[in-house]
Formats: sequence, C-alpha cells, structure tokens
Amino acid sequence: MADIRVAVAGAGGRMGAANIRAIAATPGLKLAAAFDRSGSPSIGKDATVLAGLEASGVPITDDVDVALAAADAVIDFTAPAASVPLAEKTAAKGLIHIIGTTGCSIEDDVAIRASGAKGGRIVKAGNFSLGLNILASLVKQAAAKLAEFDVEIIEMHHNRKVDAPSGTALMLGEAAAAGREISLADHSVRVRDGITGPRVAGTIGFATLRGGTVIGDHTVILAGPSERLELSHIAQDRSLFANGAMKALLWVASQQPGFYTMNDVLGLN
Ligand SMILES: NC(=O)C1=CN([C@@H]2O[C@H](COP(=O)(O)OP(=O)(O)OC[C@H]3O[C@@H](n4cnc5c(N)ncnc54)[C@H](OP(=O)(O)O)[C@@H]3O)[C@@H](O)[C@H]2O)C=CC1
Ligand SMILES: O=C(O)C1=N[C@H](C(=O)O)C[C@H](O)C1
Repeated sequence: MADIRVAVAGAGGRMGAANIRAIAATPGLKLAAAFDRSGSPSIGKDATVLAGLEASGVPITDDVDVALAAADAVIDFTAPAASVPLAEKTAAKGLIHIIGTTGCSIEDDVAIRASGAKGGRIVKAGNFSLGLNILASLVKQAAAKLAEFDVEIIEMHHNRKVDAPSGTALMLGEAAAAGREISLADHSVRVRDGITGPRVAGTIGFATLRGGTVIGDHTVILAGPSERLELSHIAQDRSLFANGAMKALLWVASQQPGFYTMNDVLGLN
C-alpha cells in the first residue's frame, strides 16, 4: 500500500517539529507538505531541516490550499483560530485531520465536531500520550469510588504556553466529572483569589503553574478525611505526543468519517 501523505500545520512550532520527526520515523507515513501562519519566519524553509533532520525538499508554505492538495492527512497542533477553519477544509476534502490544539472554546469544539459529521475523519485530544489517557481512566474510576473526596487538578507547563488550564487538565477534569456523573462546566472552579469562602463540596478545582521549559506535568488530587490520593503524569519529551498523534492517524485511516478521541484510538471507551 502507498504511504499516507501527511501535511503538518504549524510546521515552525515546537509540536510541528516533533510531528515532522515522528512522520520521518513512522513506516507508512510520508511528509508531503508543511504550512504555517503567513508572516511566520519559518515560511520558505525546508521543513525537515527546521525539525533537525536531513533536507527533504518540502518547503514550509503559507498557502494552506496548496498544502492540502498534496495530502491525505493533516497533523495540526496550532491554535483554535487555525484549527477550526482547517477542520472545515479537511472535511470538505475528506482528509484525515489529527488535532492536538488546546484552548478551544465550547463553540470551537462544536464546530470541529460538526466538521467530523460533514465527512471529516477527525481525532482530537488534549493529550496524545498513552500514559496520560490511561491516567484519565484511573481518575474517572477514583472519582466515582471516592465520591465524597475533593478533586483538585494541578498542572505545570513551560513559559511559552498561551492557554490555561491546559487541555490535559480539562480532560482530567472531564474524566473526574464523568466518574461522578456531573457536568464539569457546572462544577469547575478555574481560579481562586481573595476571600473565596470555604470550598464548595462537589466542585473540581484547577491550579495552573507556568515556568521554564516544563513539557507538561499533571497531578489529580483526591483529598478525603485523613487521607489523600495523588495521581500524576510527567511528560519528558514532546515525541511522546507526536508518537501518539501518528498512532491516531494510522488508526483513523481505516475508520469511517466522524469525530474520534484517543479513547476510541486506544479502545478505552
Ligand atoms: N494534544 C497534545 O498532546 C498536545 C497539544 N499541544 C498543543 O498544541 C498547540 C501548539 O503547541 P506548540 O507547538 O507548543 O506551540 P507553538 O507556538 O510552538 O506552535 C504553534 C504553531 O502554530 C502556528 N499558529 C498559531 N496560531 C496560528 C493561526 N491562527 N493560524 C495559523 N498558524 C498558527 C504558530 O505560528 P506563529 O509562531 O507564527 O504564531 C506556530 O508555528 C497548543 O495548543 C498546545 O497546547 C502541545 C503538545 C501536546
Ligand atoms: O502546550 C503544551 O506544551 C502542551 N499542551 C497540551 C495541554 O494543553 O494539555 C498537552 C501537553 O501537556 C503540552
């Protein structure tokens, strides 16, 4: 079978480079195009050279349509303002679209899911690592069994990250909420400041730390009377997320069009 031709969105970014290296290391995939925001200093550069590999002759373009015309699949770790319109385009062309972008609003997520219903073959996840997705299953189970315990989620990331709480922290919050059969939107406390009053029972709290080059640390604390359970995940290299994205791409290539998550890819539903 011919290799799947992959276009990388945000090719000049941290995850863009990690995804380009992962494509080069994955049998069955071939880098076909790379694109980034118009005006990005990466435009015109050789995509694989920018990612630290040998030259491939694939330049980074700012013409999305030219990039998509050369591809069967798109790997997109960019920003909501890029991923939402891109999902419309990939759906219209029947392309695979792997979305790692975080910071999406409820409306953004509704629009992306709608693209999945219009012929797109989309996998979207706040975190593509295997360990983190297993952690989310454990959190769901613990939150259900320890129904009276207070749930707090702490995350730390590098100082370039632009969204908070992280997509992963929100995923873990959704897992805890699912375990309790409640809606996260109605129970989350995303910021505390000043005289807040005592903790409201049944809420799910978030705390965000930013600094240095931390790739992604997450801890879910379940605090009960006289005991505390802490479930943690530490990402040590961005290749972790990129390898998960490749796994998702290869999996969704044999699925019907639709919207999927890593739970579907990993059979965790
Ligand atoms: N799901 C997962 O497993 C993971 C998700 N992420 C998420 O991936 C995203 C990217 O992270 P990271 O690579 O660190 O970020 P970077 O800022 O390094 O890269 C983002 C890239 O996307 C481009 N971009 C940003 N906004 C737009 C836009 N509106 N239109 C077109 N291109 C745009 C940027 O261009 P420019 O530099 O010019 O702005 C840049 O090249 C984030 O949302 C992050 O949270 C990260 C790691 C793992
Ligand atoms: O921006 C990042 O770097 C990361 N973003 C994702 C998130 O928001 O959870 C995943 C990972 O933790 C790294």
